[in-house]
Amino acid sequence: MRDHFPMTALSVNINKIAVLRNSRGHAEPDPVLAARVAIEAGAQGITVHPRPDQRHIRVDDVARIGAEIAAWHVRGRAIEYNLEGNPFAPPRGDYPGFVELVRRARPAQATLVPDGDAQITSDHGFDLAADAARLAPVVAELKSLGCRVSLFVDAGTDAAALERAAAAGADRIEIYTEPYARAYANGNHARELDACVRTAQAARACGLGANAGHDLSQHNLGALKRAIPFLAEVSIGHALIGEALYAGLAPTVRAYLAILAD
Ligand SMILES: CC(=O)[C@@H](O)[C@H](O)COP(=O)(O)O
Ligand SMILES: NCC(=O)COP(=O)(O)O
Repeated sequence: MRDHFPMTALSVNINKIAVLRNSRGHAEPDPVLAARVAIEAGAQGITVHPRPDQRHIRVDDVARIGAEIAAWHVRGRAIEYNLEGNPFAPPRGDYPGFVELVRRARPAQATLVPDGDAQITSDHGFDLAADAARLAPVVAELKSLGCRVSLFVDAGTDAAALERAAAAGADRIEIYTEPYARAYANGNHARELDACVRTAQAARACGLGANAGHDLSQHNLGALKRAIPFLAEVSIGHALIGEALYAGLAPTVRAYLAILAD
């Protein structure tokens, strides 16, 4: 008989709504309204990745989205706020640093990503052999703020490295799924999917929860979910928002939820 796991949570990343808004210098489309529509459609979480250059999600967005999510808590919906960022990136302008943003917003989860502003997007996970020691105090501070802490790692990250993540105090890892998504699009994803599965299984063996994200879509999500039925959360933005331009945000969110419920 197949093991039964809690349904994998869908956390909608709304960075790209802010990209569109910022392109005209107005207030529309508003990421807060996008978050509301996604939640109304059934999304269990909202993810944002405020970067020091504030190319999309801005410091004030973080607070406004947090207030929107808090309002859902009052109405009985335990929506999770997932804040992503590089805790080692220095403050810049009114960007106060990732830990300070977390201190202000008090999200359910902080996902630490080793990004730099020279990157067009996140493109790698932590080198836990090199980074675990300096991550430990940051993880402790974030947990003292009431956050679950997840570390962004490459698929294929092995048990020894994941033990370091657990020793650093992390609660979960998030598997970087771009290589899997790219291989899926090329019609030959077995090796990359296996790397995701092995890392998720090794994380579970270390007592870490397993999230996944980056370039997941309606095309490639089902195979990942079937291969890793115990995934705690997938955070999906770029493809989902792009698909929503054609099909609408609420129907698109519902389509992802149907894949995860299958
Ligand atoms: C960490 C990750 O893989 C994504 O959440 C990333 O935040 C996407 O960032 P952009 O939306 O800036 O491409
Ligand atoms: N952590 C992944 C995320 O939040 C969204 O990534 P993407 O779907 O925009 O590539």
